[in-house]
Amino acid sequence: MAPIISVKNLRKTYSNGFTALDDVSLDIRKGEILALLGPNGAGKTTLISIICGITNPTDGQVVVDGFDVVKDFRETRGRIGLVPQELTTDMFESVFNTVSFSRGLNGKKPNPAFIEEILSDLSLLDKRDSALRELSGGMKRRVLIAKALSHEPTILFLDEPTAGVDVALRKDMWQLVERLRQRGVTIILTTHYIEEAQEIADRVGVINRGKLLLVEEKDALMRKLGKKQLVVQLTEPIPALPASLAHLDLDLNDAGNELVYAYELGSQDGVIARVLDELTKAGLQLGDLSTRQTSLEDIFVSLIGENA
Ligand SMILES: Nc1ncnc2c1ncn2[C@@H]1O[C@H](COP(=O)(O)OP(=O)(O)OP(=O)(O)O)[C@@H](O)[C@H]1O
Repeated sequence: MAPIISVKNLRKTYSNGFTALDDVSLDIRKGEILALLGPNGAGKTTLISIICGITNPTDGQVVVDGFDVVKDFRETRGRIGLVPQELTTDMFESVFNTVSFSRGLNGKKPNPAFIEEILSDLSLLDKRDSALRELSGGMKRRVLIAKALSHEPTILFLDEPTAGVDVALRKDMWQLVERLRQRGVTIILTTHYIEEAQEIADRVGVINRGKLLLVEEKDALMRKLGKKQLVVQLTEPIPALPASLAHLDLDLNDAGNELVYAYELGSQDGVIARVLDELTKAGLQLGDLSTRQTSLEDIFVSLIGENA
């Protein structure tokens, strides 16, 4: 299937000479949820702004549903909803009018029933006549999403959708994203919460210093780069690792009472039994055992570290 968004060799150098995107190429599949991860200043917002036609690229091309984002701006913009980080609308306007106005701005005929449906989906219907300034931060965030959905886009960009919101609203947002995906909307989100990507994304892209380091299926990434750790408490502390265990990838803590053995997620069965057997043969007194798995966060931190 042809990608819904195709980004080719994109470069953005701002007027001050700073290169925020350096040869970024990326295909986004119809109906997927793609999470873009990256530290502050990595270039995520710049990439989104170019795809949404807000910023022009210095070089390269973006095609959305067969249309060029620069040459066919109206075609591409009509297909895209963008949820920015902050609300910049008239704070005295009502929720309903704000969302309705957004629809009009995107060239769609008024459709009060549709706007009410969006407000209802976002639990904003009882606030339809409230002025924006009367809303809580979480509700304002929902209005941003309502505005972005007002012209029935098939692609939705969410820039840091849950930054600074409480846990309950974050979970609500995740459910909403899932419902939109079920309706066939393609969703691209940027996030600092790696847990968020781990929870809802199909694929994960990592950007650092203007370069796209990787784009992968989340599950494949976890399998490929994820590691497991076996943690063994020693009932009798030891001053150093016995020489007979030097061939194993073992870490002894400073107190000499905890050993950590790291192994690949795809390791053959029996690896733990073999290691425990060697530890016992080396005369160690084993106490509690536990295993833990590296998270997407560990993988992200080590990727960014390697490319710092
Ligand atoms: N108009 C501009 N002129 C010059 N430099 C800019 C401009 N806009 C952004 N930059 C720089 O480009 C880099 C990328 O910024 P961008 O906002 O795309 O990053 P980001 O990944 O979205 O970061 P954050 O997570 O902090 O939002 C930053 O170093 C930023 O300072």
